[in-house]
Amino acid sequence: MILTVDVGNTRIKSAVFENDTLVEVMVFPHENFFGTIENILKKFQNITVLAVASVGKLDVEAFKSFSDRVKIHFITRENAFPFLNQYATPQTLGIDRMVLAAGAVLQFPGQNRLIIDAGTCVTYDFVDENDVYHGGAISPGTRLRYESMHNYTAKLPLLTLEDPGSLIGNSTGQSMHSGVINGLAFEIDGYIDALQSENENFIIILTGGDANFLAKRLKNTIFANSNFLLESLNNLYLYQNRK
Ligand SMILES: Nc1ncnc2c1ncn2[C@@H]1O[C@H](COP(=O)(O)OP(=O)(O)O)[C@@H](O)[C@H]1O
Ligand SMILES: CC(C)(COP(=O)(O)O)[C@@H](O)C(=O)NCCC(=O)O
Ligand SMILES: [K+]
Repeated sequence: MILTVDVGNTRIKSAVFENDTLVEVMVFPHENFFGTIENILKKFQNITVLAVASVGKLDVEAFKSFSDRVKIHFITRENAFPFLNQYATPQTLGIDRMVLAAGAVLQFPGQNRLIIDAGTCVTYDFVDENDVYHGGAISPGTRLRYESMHNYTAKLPLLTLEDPGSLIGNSTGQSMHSGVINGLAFEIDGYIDALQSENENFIIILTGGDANFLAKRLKNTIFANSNFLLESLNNLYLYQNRK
């Protein structure tokens, strides 16, 4: 069994895989990540590998204490990836975006792919049918939008994600919810439409903590898969360790 761990800027997501099959998903905060991983290893005694991707919040040292029990596979830029990287600054490309691009290539061969990850930030990544990675876009995620409006104004309250109800917010709260949620939904739909007018067909993968919430509010029909990064980590581990 493989334990995949995705260390995001907001939360840690992890999943246990038996070959291609996802057995269990666990989401937890950065605090006490150590004890949580230990508990997972206790619960699933057959885990032999820990495959880790981090946006930079934790480094490999943090995982070394588990190395007497399991093999640690830390994803780094120096690993083999199943795409040609044409980002102008490959050394600064997020590891999470590289894992998503790899997962899209491995799960959807021979197609143009757009991966949208609505997490702390919203990332857009485009990999073409020849498996060339081009880059995409980075914008603030829902929580960052709510927090920055509160932090940089005198009057706006700190709100958390809530259905805006309608386009026309009739109160401060409803106006903010409409701005954040409808604003991001329009951004995603607009990005997809603009890319579609420049490119041939491409498949769209929507993932991240806000994927399910946003999918229902998009004009484009997209199936959300909130486990796509974890599945990609599993597939990338298998790819990097193929015989
Ligand atoms: N229990 C939760 N704790 C924090 N964020 C959550 C939770 N449930 C859903 N979310 C949403 O998920 C987003 C963070 O997504 P996530 O994919 O976990 O981010 P990251 O990969 O950057 O850590 C936040 O913007 C928030 O709206
Ligand atoms: C853009 C990100 C902050 C997204 O992180 P996340 O929202 O998934 O936690 C991360 O991919 C990152 O730090 N990227 C480095 C810059 C780049 O990809 O060009
Ligand atoms: K993201």
